[in-house]
Amino acid sequence: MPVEEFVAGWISGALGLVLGHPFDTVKLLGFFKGMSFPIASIAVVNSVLFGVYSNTLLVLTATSHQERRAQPPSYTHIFLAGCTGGFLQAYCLAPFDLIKVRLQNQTEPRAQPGSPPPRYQGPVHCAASIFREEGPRGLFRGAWALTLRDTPTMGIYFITYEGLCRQYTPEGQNPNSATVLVAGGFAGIASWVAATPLDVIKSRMQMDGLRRRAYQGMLDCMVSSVRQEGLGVFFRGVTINSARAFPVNAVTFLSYEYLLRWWG
Ligand SMILES: CN(C)C(=N)NCCC[C@H](N)C(=O)O
Repeated sequence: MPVEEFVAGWISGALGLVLGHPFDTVKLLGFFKGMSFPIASIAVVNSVLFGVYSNTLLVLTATSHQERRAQPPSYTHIFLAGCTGGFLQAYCLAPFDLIKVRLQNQTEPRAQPGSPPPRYQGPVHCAASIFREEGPRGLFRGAWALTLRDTPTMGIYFITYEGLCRQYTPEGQNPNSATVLVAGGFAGIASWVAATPLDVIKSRMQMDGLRRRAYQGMLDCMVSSVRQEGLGVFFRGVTINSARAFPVNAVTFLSYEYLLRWWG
């Protein structure tokens, strides 16, 4: 199994993350300022996504990454490979994402002198507390919603990227940097717009269980959210997700493509 795509996915995920960090910090208040936890999680998850995507295409089309410009895979194969990558990455992402959401939703902005310490003091403390209080399965709370969010939307992600690259690149050639940047940026936006409704539900499921259980399951969470807040609830955060998605994914694809070209 070729491993370059896993390594390139790791490095490109880390670079994309550096660009996305200001957006994440805005969303994450004071408890999630460091870079080490996001690098350890997002970069590993991106490595699984790109590695599985490319290796699934290898199985489906018997072409390596280098051969795919001359023999482009069909959009059906690209979509299936993207969904496979999305499905597997969702399971690796689930515990990291849960920790991120729990830290992000701690409302105490900064400890005042004399005020009680925050419930979670950092990523490791958060993981250990969830494990202790909610059991090992607690670390996978919301994993179903995450899988439903990521499986089809990663198909959309890679189809958008490939479609735009093919549109603006002469047949058989590699796309130039500007094309990769624009195609990567729009791939990020398209996938996040499609992912936002389930992203909202996933985050609510992940917060459920912290104090009392509010939802009986994913469907119940969707129905009560729409009843209480209207259909607009499914688009909460879509603007900031898209604003973050363009630069993050432009840089992710640019570094991924160029690393693989350098390695031959
Ligand atoms: C949930 N969706 C839609 C995605 N994860 N889309 C792909 C973008 C991945 C990139 N690391 C990012 O965080 O934007």
